[in-house]
Amino acid sequence: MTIKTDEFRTTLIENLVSPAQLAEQIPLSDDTANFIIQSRKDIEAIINGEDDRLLVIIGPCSIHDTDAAIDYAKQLKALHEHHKNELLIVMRVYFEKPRTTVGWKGLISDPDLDKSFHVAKGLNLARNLLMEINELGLPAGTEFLDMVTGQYISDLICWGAIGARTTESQVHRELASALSCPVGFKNGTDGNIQIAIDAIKASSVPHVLYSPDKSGQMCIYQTHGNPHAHVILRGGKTPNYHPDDINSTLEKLTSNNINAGIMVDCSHGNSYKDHNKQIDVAKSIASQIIAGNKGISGVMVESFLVEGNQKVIDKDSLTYGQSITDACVDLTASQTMLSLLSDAIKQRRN
Ligand SMILES: O=C[C@H](O)[C@H](O)COP(=O)(O)O
Ligand SMILES: C=C(OP(=O)(O)O)C(=O)O
Repeated sequence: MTIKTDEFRTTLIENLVSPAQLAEQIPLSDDTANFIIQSRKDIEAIINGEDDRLLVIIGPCSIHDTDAAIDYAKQLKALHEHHKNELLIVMRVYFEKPRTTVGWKGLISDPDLDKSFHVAKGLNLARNLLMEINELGLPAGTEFLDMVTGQYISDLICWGAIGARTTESQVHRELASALSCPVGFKNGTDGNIQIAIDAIKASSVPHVLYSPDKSGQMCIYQTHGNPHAHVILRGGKTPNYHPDDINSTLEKLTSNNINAGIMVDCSHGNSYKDHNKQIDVAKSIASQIIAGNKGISGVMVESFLVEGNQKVIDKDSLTYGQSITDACVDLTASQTMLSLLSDAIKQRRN
């Protein structure tokens, strides 16, 4: 056989380091491993309703500068400690961006922001950053978008998300059924919540998953099913965080025998992508909690050092600590939001 019929539309760039080789360069200590395992258990207890605190996934829309991310993480760690009796604060550490059409796809794909696609460098930066954040005593959450890169970082992740554009995807549901952390499924970009409920059911049972193992060898895995999946309401064409939306979602979850609280994303469709509107969502969640709602177990906030976002015109003159994807609130606004959510939990307890 000499005539080629495939690989006409690809060019090999380079071989990639294996997940095991990267983990050997950036190893996980037993202390950090124990911290990750305990943080996952704490998150699961909140999602199941055994712990009445609120889970808060907060951080930049995407990581593009690891120095700014660490700077942010150190300041978030102080808030994590301050609110630890009412809130479990997990840093949003997103390395992979799903795009509506095209655009920068995140630090792992293109760490130099210039379409040079130094993926090996991206994976190295991502693993180092996650290690540093965990070592600060701050749990990390991320979106699992790519079917391969998870093997390089999933040991350092305490909570995972499947995004609005992939909740309906069979392979992402299979991936979620294999992940060792709790996973949130977003409703669809059009507002469809049923696909997230279907995804919870699909990911809760075993599947056969094709994936590289840690050595990079392609393997067939039997997954065990993920018992800690939940819905993330992120809005669609219109917001879906108001009491009617929360109550109707809770009814759907109950009728599908799903006993997992709801997470509300203050950003995306719920804020009409206006970062200043995230606080309105947090205020509504706080008043629903004060009114006694126990079905909301988490919130998500897009937050960074500097509010808003910026376009990458010259990668060497970016504003430090400002998002290059969706607009974020700054740390001052974040503190206000965290305080009102924390106060709401205190009031519900009283
Ligand atoms: O959270 C980030 C964005 O909303 C998502 O990646 C889609 O971005 P885009 O519509 O700008 O491509
Ligand atoms: C892409 C994201 O959100 P969504 O999937 O809701 O659009 C995100 O949270 O970064």
